[in-house]
Amino acid sequence: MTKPLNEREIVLGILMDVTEHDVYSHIALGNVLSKYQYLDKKERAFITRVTEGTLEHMIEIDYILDQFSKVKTRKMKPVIRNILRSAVYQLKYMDTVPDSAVCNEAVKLAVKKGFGPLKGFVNGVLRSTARGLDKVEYPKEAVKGLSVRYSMPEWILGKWLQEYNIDTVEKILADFQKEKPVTIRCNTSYITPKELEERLRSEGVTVMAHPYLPYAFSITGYDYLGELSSFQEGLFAVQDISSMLAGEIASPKEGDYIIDVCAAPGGKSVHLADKLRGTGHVEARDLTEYKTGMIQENIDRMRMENISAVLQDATVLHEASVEKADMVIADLPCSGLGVLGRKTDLKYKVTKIQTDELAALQKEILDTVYRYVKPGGTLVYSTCTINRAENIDNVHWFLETHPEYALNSIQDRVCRELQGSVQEEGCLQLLPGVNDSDGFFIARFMKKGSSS
Ligand SMILES: C[S@@+](CC[C@H](N)C(=O)[O-])C[C@H]1O[C@@H](n2cnc3c(N)ncnc32)[C@H](O)[C@@H]1O
Repeated sequence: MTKPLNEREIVLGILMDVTEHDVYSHIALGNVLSKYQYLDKKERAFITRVTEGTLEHMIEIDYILDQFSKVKTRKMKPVIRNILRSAVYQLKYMDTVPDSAVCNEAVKLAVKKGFGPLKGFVNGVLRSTARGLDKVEYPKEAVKGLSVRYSMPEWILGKWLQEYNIDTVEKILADFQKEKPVTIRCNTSYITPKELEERLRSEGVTVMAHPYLPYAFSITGYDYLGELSSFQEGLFAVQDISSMLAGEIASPKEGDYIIDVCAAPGGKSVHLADKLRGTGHVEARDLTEYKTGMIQENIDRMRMENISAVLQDATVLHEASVEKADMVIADLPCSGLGVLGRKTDLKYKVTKIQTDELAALQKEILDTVYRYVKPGGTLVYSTCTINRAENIDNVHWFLETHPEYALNSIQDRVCRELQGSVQEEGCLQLLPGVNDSDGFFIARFMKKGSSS
């Protein structure tokens, strides 16, 4: 019996959605994997790898194609362009697939999609590419060269090169292309880190302690996380170490009332509820019911009781919250330039205008929610970006606009390995490739005065 769709056709469908219809790759891929459940593990792995790899290396792939095709990639028909892209990814990055199979399958797919007259073109371009791949010369000019080698848009590189030296930028770029283990946070309200480690090992998972926090682990060797009983029982949360560090730097006192103004899906809120050890309360707010629903699911799975999910727009002042919170967490919407390694297509979608607009939105939210902090209370600001305008520049703006706040030293709240990444005593800028984490920024402010 022939299968209704083969893996390469499925990959093409996802690439079309992502590149032509602005769908995010993790959504397109997730939809496909749940729709075609009849596929076996190997086929699913092939679809995931070719889709993510093609998107990850797309600038480089287009550059390679342009060396071998008279019609430049930007002028090709979208279906043909995407068939060729995924084929070049397989030729360059997948030794297990023979070149002849890559070319033949691409030609068959072009014909199946109604492009029979172009089968000679597809075959010719791919066979020349397969023969000449090792001899492709990359651009000599620094920015263009980095852009092609690491498939990073030039405007992002230009921005980073103004803010970091070229060695650091190259470390960041190389780190984005590395595969990384999943990191998890132990739910210490229900299990100790040592017990969790043993439990995971008994479920066949490979567990490694993370150097930055005693309750964080890197895990590999499992098939589907959701099937682990330890996950279903809420004994751990999947979270990058950088997000856990936001909770660690916040480190509330037992009994504190915390407002997390942009909380979905609830990673940091639930961590803070765990840190309160069943005391106090975390109000986890977000903009839509869909988002508060995500927070609630997280609360339920992690079995936390001192936390609630609340619908509230962070740009609108909530009068009843003024000077009520011991701590406000502002983990704000941002450009995400620190997590480009996890969100392969974000780098092609985010624009300079959007990053500027996000820096303005962050100011607007901070300028609203700072009012909720009690005198003597704490405000923690964080983003998952490495863009200065959204990070340290916003800190300076905030301190100038709100002189009743000062940065609060975080040096005794982060481990020895991270001391070099502390800025101005109260901020932490994490960089992929420099630190063992995503790119992330955290600032801790104290409001002057006394809470009593
Ligand atoms: C970086 S994410 C928060 C991640 C979360 N703190 C965690 O650790 O799981 C930013 C969140 O801000 C929310 N958001 C964006 N605009 C908002 C607004 N005006 N008011 C409240 N939430 C908003 C988004 O829905 C998104 O969930």
